[in-house]
Amino acid sequence: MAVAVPQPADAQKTGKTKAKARYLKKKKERRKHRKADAAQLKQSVPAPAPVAEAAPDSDDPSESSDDDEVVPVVAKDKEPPRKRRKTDVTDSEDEEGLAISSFNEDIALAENDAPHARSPTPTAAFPSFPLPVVPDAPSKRTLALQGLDKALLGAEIVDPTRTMSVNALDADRQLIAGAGELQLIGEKMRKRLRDLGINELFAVQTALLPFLLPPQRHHRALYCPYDPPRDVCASAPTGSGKTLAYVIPIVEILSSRIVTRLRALVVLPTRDLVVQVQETFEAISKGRGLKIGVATGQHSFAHEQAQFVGAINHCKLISGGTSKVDILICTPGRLIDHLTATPGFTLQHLRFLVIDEADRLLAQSFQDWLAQVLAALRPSTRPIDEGVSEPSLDPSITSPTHSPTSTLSSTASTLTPILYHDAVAPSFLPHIATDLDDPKHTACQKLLFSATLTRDPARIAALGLRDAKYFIVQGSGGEGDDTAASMLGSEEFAMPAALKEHYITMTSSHKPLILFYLVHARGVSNALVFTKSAASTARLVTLFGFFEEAYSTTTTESEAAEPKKRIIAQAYSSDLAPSERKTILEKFKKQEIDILICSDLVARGLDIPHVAHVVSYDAPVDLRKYVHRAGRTARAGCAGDAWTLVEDQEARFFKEMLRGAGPGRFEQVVRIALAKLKEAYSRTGA
Ligand SMILES: Nc1ncnc2c1ncn2[C@@H]1O[C@H](COP(=O)(O)OP(=O)(O)OP(=O)(O)O)[C@@H](O)[C@H]1O
Repeated sequence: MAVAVPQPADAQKTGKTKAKARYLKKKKERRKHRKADAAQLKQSVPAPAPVAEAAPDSDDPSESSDDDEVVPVVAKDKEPPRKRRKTDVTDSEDEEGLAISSFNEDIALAENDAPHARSPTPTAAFPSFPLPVVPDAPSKRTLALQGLDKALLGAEIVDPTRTMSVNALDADRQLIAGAGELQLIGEKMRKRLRDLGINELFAVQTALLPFLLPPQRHHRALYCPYDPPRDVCASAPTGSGKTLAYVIPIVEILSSRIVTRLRALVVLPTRDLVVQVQETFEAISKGRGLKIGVATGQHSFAHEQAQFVGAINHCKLISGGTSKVDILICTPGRLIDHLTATPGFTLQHLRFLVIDEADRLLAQSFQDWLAQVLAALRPSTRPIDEGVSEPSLDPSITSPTHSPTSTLSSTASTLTPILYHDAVAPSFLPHIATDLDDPKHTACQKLLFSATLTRDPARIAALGLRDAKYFIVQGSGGEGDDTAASMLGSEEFAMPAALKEHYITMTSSHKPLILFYLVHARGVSNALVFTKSAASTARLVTLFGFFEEAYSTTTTESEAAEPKKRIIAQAYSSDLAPSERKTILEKFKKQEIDILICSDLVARGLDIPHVAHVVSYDAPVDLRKYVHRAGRTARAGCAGDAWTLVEDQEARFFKEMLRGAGPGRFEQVVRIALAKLKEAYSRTGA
């Protein structure tokens, strides 16, 4: 039987010694290599500094024990051991040689760079730092893009000359037929546009329609809680057709609806604009069965409720709200009134929220209207078992943030709600929360429009836009990225291409004369004349009446044969009752009135095609106001003239303002012969 004999202690020792011998041999070889490297380096570097070398605890390899750390040894020069150790700590054994030689190179370079600046203490261990340099000035592009909203940086710049023929849209039928996809706009819409004399889509429409009307059927759905559409901000010059850019897609998408619910809400700053946009919707949606309502406060509250909500007692019981209109056009004030006090009025089914003249509306804090509307759009995130009992499906009841509903909640709690499950928008349905839930979103797509859309990130953030896409219709005015970037960064606004702009400087007392000069010598008629207030409007109309009286009865011999046509001017301001304003506007549209002297009430959005001249009798105080006033003419590609009367003391400010508006487009009218007009003016006794 074999017995395991224990190995003698000597044999164990021998085995260990062999390994140690191998190890020491290798160590010697490494040391040789290092010495050879160091020698080479000495030859290649002219005046090497005393190099920090290893100072191992023991030089002699034979003294190292089995547990010895392998300490790199390069040379035996005097060097503070601490520094050496510090360097060594980071060097792996295999890379020692390389690490040290590159370190030496650093030292050598540093010494070469500054041979005279050597300090008495050894500096060799410190790396050299680059000398401070003046950085290049940031590019124009970098500066322009500072602090801009991320979405704005990805804006699509649309060439104002880009158009799309309505007839050419017939052709896209073949392209997508059979793929389950839809044409950009259907046959009915194309026919309607042609009937209205619209044969070509303008730049803003050409850019927006494909975005708002994607060919895939599911992207045009009325509800898309898991794949909601992106929001849109569009900035395009006045009179460039922004209204149709949202009216056409809304009508196209809503035409597929079966049940009438409030699916599009258009918010505008004034009643006049509400009426104008209502007319556009009615013209475009003719024959589609869509119901359009307005809420401006022109009619009684009860009348409006009956018009677009229906019988109040019934709708109190419907959890998803009720609506007699598909599209509601309103002013923000009246919208908030209905949100807070009309039972059954809900925004949960909204597919579109349009904020036209967005920069003006965003600046209005009236009843905090925007926050209230956004809260009403937000589905409740609370699961069904939290807080509210199941029957109460009305979001107004489930959502604590939805203040409009306090009236309804209290009423509803005393009634037994009828559960119309189909009446609740999918994202508003109460649910049993699970970990697998995908968040549900409202399908509402926000569309913002203005000729002077704000680029202020704070204002934009307040809207809580969803992955917004920007469209800016503006000629870049030059080649290259820098121009486009600086255009994005600056608040420069595009003007209609066919607009001619003039300004005249004068003393304040000459202003009425200059206006008469423009009317009688420069043929300014079919004109809007803007003053700074309703009171100035009334004064100027009276003065103009006196002057016309005197002027039309004055005849020189040459003029006797042909009596002068008397120019009719009328005031249009907030001092007038809505019905009076409507009548005056109608007369102006029929050209029974030549000049409308108005306050800034009609400076925005008003579309009267025959306006050929705009006169800023009182110079506008900011560029936005100027852009909107001037934009009442030269609309839809027609020609037009904008005149600004600038008092001497305002001239500097006005010119500076124009400089901010981009490259000079203005013509300054300098020589005006006022003698004849002065004479007539003196006869008015004014
Ligand atoms: N494709 C088109 N073809 C012909 N006319 C058009 C087209 N699109 C719009 N228009 C007409 O152009 C005029 C100006 O349109 P719209 O009022 O929408 O301009 P806007 O961009 O909203 O101007 P603003 O900024 O002043 O409100 C309207 O009379 C409109 O009917």
